[in-house]
Amino acid sequence: MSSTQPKQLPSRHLTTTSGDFCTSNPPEIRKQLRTYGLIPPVVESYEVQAQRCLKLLAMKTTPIEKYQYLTHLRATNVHLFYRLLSENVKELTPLIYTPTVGEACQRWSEIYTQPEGLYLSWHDRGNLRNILNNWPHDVEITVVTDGSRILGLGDLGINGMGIPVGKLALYIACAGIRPDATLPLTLDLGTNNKAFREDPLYMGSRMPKVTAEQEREFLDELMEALTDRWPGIVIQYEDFKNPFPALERYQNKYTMFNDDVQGTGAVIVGGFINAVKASGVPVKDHRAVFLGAGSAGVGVARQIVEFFMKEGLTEEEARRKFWFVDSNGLVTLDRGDKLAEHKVYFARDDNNGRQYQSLGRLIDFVQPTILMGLSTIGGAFNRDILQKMAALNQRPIIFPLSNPSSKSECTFEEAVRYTDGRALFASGSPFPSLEFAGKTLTPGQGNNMYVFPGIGQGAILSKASIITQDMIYASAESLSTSLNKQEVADGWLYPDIRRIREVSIIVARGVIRAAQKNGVDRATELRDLSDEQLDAYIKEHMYNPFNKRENIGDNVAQLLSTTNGMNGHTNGYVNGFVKNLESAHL
Ligand SMILES: NC(=O)C1=CN([C@@H]2O[C@H](COP(=O)(O)OP(=O)(O)OC[C@H]3O[C@@H](n4cnc5c(N)ncnc54)[C@H](O)[C@@H]3O)[C@@H](O)[C@H]2O)C=CC1
Ligand SMILES: CC(=O)C(=O)O
Ligand SMILES: [Mg+2]
Repeated sequence: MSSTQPKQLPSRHLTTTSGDFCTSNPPEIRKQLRTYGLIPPVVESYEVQAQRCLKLLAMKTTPIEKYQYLTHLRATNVHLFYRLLSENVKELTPLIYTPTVGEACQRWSEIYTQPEGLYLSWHDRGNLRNILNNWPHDVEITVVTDGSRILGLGDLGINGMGIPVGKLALYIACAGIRPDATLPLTLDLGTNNKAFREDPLYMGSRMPKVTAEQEREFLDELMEALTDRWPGIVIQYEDFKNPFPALERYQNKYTMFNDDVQGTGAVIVGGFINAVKASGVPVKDHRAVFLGAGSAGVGVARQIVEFFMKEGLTEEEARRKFWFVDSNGLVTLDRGDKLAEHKVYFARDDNNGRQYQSLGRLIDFVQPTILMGLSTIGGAFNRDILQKMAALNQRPIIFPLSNPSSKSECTFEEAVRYTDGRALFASGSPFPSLEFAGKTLTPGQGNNMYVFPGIGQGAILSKASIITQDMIYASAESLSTSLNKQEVADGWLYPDIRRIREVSIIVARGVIRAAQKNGVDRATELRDLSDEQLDAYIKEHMYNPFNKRENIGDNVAQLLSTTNGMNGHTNGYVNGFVKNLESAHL
């Protein structure tokens, strides 16, 4: 190959950067890509590449430096990044997702180096459809946020982009959505974070957040534009602050779901089914206190109501098993403030005029078997609270679910210590295993990452027209059945995160079956498949960074699209490459 022209670099290094400079590319490919000589001479195996990546990662001293390194790796060699992530999911997830993504979002504008998603601003309204044309790929799924409630960290404006980026990385690694089929999307609708508005480095609009009514108009346009540009796209809402009308408004019209309400509800029900079994207490005797009555808290309780009803309770009996505490105390009908609409369903009317402000006093009154935290108040389950739960129950169910770790209502160590190791525990962010009374105890991670990848993949493969409540509930039930014998024997509530790809197949299968039952599947040919055949179908359609074809796919696509003399007549040649490379060491 001779050419005087320099290699034309792809203009769009977004989520699918090819790895043109990958050290595993053999000389033939390097010549075709005109990267020959630009990469050190050795042709490396994945194992050697991974060894270097892990060494480099270990050299970074803070979580945010590790986050930045992994971001760089994803941007420069997407398949290597996802292979590394898939093989080290337990170790790397906390670095690209909660808790580290929390700090990354707080500092997004400060540490920004490259584009990773799409931003749409308030002043772009009326023109959203055109802007979507700038995204260079065919999208199957998007995660969208307006940044107004990022984890438990409050309004972070466009700095919230870390969340769609992180969630979609998990979609790719955990459920095998193709990297180039994902769109991280952040709405720049102003922010009520005054410190950000005054920060010269802040990269969003410096105006207060638009009104709920204005946001609704914007979202109406966005939903139309997204489905017009990519018919069949699955749209996941993430980290929007209440009041939040979008789920009710769009769920029967678009293929969409709200992860914080529905995904969280499903993941907690999934672990909760196992916790109830392990507690030995019959369903009818459970009582739940929830600290936090926001979109996540109420979303979780709503789905537990559904579980209780499947176990034989009436809706009224199930509803009355919940006591909610928000920033004004116990949620009651006679509290004197105007309750947000989503809280009314669970508001108590049997408090005899007493308003409980303190969680401790409410626990004495209710004598709960279950304590859930979705309050954003780190440390709220203190020693006193945990000891009360231990005194009331042989196996108290304690789920501090707020993220990131700094906002967790208690740590695993505290829960173990103050309940004598008897707590049935799951937290939103990960905590390490620990030794207690001669045994290794492993905490559950009640995080929606166990279900949203399977919900999304199930919706994509079944070509669901909408995402029904049955599909969401199916993800919870499927998750609860996904533990293997050893995990069950060890008393785990959730499966080992290292098996997340297997778990996502089980979740996706449940979601597809529910879509079929509800008649919202457009891929009706999947109805005839047995469960084994359906699992095989899902697996076959998952992006697999271990697959050699994936590793060369982008390079070949580059060859086909390159403008320097190779177009058109090179197909046979390139296909020959593919064949040769099947046996090459990549
Ligand atoms: N584990 C998981 O998978 C998930 C965890 N979450 C976490 O749940 C938390 C809440 O999320 P959302 O419900 O969406 O937020 P939200 O803002 O809608 O609700 C927060 C709730 O906490 C209450 N609260 C605030 N201060 C309080 C106090 N001092 N005492 C009692 N209650 C208080 C508020 O009144 C409100 O009801 C966040 O930290 C988020 O990271 C959310 C979704 C998924
Ligand atoms: C996990 C999640 O979605 C949240 O904390 O908001
Ligand atoms: Mg969320």
